[in-house]
Amino acid sequence: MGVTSDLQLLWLTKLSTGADLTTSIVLTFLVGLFCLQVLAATDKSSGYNPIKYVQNRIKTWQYLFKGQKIIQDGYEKSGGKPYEVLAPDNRYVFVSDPKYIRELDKAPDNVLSLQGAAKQMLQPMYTMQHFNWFVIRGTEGVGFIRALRTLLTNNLPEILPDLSSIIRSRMAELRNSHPTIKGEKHSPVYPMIVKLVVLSNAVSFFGKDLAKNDAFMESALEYIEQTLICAEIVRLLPKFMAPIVGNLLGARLKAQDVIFNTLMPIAEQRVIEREAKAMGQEVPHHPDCIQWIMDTSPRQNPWSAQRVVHELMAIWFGSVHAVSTTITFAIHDLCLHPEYVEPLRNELVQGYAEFERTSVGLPLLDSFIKESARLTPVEAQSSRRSVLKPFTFSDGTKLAVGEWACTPVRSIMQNPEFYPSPLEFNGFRFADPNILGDAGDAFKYKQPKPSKLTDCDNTFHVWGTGRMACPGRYYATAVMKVIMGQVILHYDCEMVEQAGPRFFEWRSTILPRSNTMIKFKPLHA
Ligand code: HEM
Repeated sequence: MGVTSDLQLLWLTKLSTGADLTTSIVLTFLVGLFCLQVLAATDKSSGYNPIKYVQNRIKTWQYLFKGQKIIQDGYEKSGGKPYEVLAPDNRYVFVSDPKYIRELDKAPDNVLSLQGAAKQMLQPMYTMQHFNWFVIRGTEGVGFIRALRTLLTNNLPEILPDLSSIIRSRMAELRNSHPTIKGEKHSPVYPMIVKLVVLSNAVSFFGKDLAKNDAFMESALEYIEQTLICAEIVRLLPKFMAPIVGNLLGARLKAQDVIFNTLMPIAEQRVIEREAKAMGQEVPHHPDCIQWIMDTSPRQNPWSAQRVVHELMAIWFGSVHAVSTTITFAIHDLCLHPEYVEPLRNELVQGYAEFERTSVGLPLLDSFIKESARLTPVEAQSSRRSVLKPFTFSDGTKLAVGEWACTPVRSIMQNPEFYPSPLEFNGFRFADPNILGDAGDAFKYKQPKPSKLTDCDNTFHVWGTGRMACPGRYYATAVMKVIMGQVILHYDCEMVEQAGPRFFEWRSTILPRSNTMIKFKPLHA
């Protein structure tokens, strides 16, 4: 379910590349979906006014294109009270005051549901081999939290040294494959980073052997895009059409078949080993996610191979998308603020080996990535909970079944009350000023107290909220440091068009443009 949270539209990435034909197709398609929604309106009761209805629908469809602004405007007007935002497919109630955030976090799992929101965003019935997950948290255990939060995190020191060299050489290969213009390589940074994150996750979750399986790796990459396209189409369809079109589309998404069919025999073998172990036999040790998910499934009712693979597919989705977008924006920021390169490189030269051994450290890089995520968060909406039973906040704001409660993460993180000079990029604002020593004079660090990228509190919701905060954040942070570390240690970076548009908006999401080019100039020829 992962980063579910962040449901973005890679299909519209195509738009961001400015492909005219794709633009027309997508727009025609959206107009078609809009008309379908209008035609499917069944409320023809006495007060039904078709003109008013169309006007209201147009208003809600604006959310698709101006979601960020609509959320921000609502935040500014709300005075800290819950406020509503209408999207074509749902009503969202945003809460920003810690009091209401606590109410959201404390609501019983059968009333407000993260899994329910994730299900609506990802439509796993069509995108994940008919995975029809339970919306009530814990119905099948929450072992995956320990698998990711503890076991994957604890294994980081085992994999980081290998990961660093794998990323270093793959990045050099990718860069070499990019076009040379006036003697310099121009690299499309976002697609390149997605490839590196897919590789990192494949190595970390499934081991080096599977990462060498070309068909699997290709599908693991395509799967993200295909899931988003399919899920978004299904979300925008009138409800009665969703199963028909969803099943038709799902049948055409070949990436999910390849992933499922590759992981299934491995999971089946692990089930055999689990049974052998239960009978006291010696079985091989597998330090990977397949095993951890299996080992942390409920003891009374251990998961089948298929259930394990379904869970892995959901985690896979969550683990690639937000990590690659966050790194891409951090690299953009490195190009836009080159004064940070020297102190970051110095820190890496001195501290990278220790980071590989321990998976923690590099506080300046930590702060730099956090600042980038604060100013360009992939999502403006966080901590989503779908309403399973009618819910009322203490101020009287009501939510009906199916609607969502959530937080305006971007608005909170750019509020001057919590972040001095909130719109200014201040890469070391979260670092302990003592670390910078004399060099600190060149940078303004302004947060009242230092904090880490993995910290979650009421002013930093990138990882969500309270008891359901992202369990993959320690792993995600380590991978971001590996990729950023390899970039800074081995290249100078320059954006080809510093002033060009860098991202594309859809709903509450921003996506880096695929055609933003960066010159990665090797430091050591
Ligand atoms: C920059 C990267 C990431 C971001 C921004 C992110 C963000 C989030 C957010 C906002 C949530 C929802 C929390 C809530 O609603 O309170 C979440 C949940 C989750 N994330 Fe992440 N995530 C990231 C990376 C990862 C990775 C790499 C993994 C897996 C290794 C992962 C696995 C999960 C899982 C399994 C959940 C569901 C937790 C639950 O049900 O309790 N995430 N994440």
